[in-house]
Amino acid sequence: MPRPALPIQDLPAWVHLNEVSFNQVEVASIEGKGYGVVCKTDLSAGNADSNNPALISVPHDLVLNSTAVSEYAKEDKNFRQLLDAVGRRSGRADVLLFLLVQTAMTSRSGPPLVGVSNPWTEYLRFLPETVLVPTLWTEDERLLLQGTSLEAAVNAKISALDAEFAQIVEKSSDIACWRELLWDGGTVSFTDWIRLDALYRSRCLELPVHGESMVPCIDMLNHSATPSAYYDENPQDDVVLLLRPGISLAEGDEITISYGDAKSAAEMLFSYGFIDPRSTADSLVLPLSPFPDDPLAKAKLVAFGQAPKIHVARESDGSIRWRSEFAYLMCINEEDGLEFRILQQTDGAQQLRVFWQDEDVTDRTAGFESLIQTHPLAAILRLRVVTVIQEHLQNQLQRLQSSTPPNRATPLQREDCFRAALLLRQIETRILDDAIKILEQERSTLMKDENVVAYLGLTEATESDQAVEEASNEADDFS
Ligand SMILES: C[S@@+](CC[C@H](N)C(=O)[O-])C[C@H]1O[C@@H](n2cnc3c(N)ncnc32)[C@H](O)[C@@H]1O
Repeated sequence: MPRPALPIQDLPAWVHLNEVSFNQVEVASIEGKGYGVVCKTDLSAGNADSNNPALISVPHDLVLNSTAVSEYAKEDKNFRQLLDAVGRRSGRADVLLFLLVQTAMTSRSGPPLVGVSNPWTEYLRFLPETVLVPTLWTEDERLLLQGTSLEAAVNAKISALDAEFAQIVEKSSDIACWRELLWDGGTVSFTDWIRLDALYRSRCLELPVHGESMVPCIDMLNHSATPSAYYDENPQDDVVLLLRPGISLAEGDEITISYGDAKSAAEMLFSYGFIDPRSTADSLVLPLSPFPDDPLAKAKLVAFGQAPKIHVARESDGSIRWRSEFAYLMCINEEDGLEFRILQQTDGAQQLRVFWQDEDVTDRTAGFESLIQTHPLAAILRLRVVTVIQEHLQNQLQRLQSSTPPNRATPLQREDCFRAALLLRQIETRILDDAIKILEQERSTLMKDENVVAYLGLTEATESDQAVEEASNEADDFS
């Protein structure tokens, strides 16, 4: 449901009312980035952190995280009832539930039927109506992600958000006052939930003391690969924005922070809706599944205990590294010395244990790369893993290349989404190409390993013996 947004010109009044301090800086429109923070005068920082006054200081009681949501719940018994029924599963989900209630409160005209107004009720109305993260892209725009590592990730996220929202609708509908505020008359919808998730992901900060939190006003700072400022918590737990030592800025210059330089292009696009190639790690993460015909597939997945993945990254010296802990477990079998046993515990419960060469390695299922080193067929096992990873990356590259979009965005695709997807596709194509090459080199080297040669020779001999035997059996049958 459309709800009135507040013009950014009203932010100084909110800032004043809530005792946030802005020192020689202001929020302004920044071309291509929405709002940002700019200098109202020339600024320069000394060389030591401690000498630099805070450009923005936000009182700690405005910081929004799961602890703050619990505090709000103490003051509002209706919200406490809702949080007890629906929330307390994760910090993120509690903050989103709190923001959903603020959204519903501002969607109705007149005083809220339920819910207590607080600084966030109004601050939320300064935030953008949309963010360019792919969970908020249209179906036509999401087609641009076909073949990239984000294709499956975005679909999975939308399904997870759908399940979260369905649960909120179901559980809160049992509470009359919340049913009336949230659902009667369609005050909020799934689109609001996706938007709040996007706002949370793109605006939450990792505070040094209080961890993952949303901080009003500090969340107006844009990212740069060469940031001029950083945030911190002072001894009073207030969040402060400080110029980096030695930085000089002129009046009107934008002040920026870093959103991190270890995130891949896919992660940047997923979390913030843009890619800055100067500050992204050249890396890629893909999901991996066990062989569909592996009778031990389910046991392997349970024993591994995490979602199996392939990580590929370019190191600072340009070399490509890959790792996939599950690929080793995926490529070994009973005849190699892998065994699953169900142990009965004293309390009657059953436990799945994993044995490798008769040793219990249940706690080391992510460590098979080193566990196989002492196996007489170590080179063969590594060859299997390298082959699986190479095939997987080749399939991914093929999907990426076979779904290349036309040269320009269609009328149903926003230009920014088109450009971001194209950049992601270029980055991922390059890294997949390079990774496939180094896997091929390793495969060729392994194929020359004397143990591999002997093993493959033996396998071929056995197979041709079997073929001769089968042929003679067939001949027997014919006769
Ligand atoms: C924490 S908010 C920053 C304030 C935001 N620009 C606004 O208008 O409210 C993060 C969002 O700002 C935008 N943004 C930040 N840095 C950017 C950059 N370097 N290039 C493009 N967009 C950027 C992205 O939309 C991102 O999701």
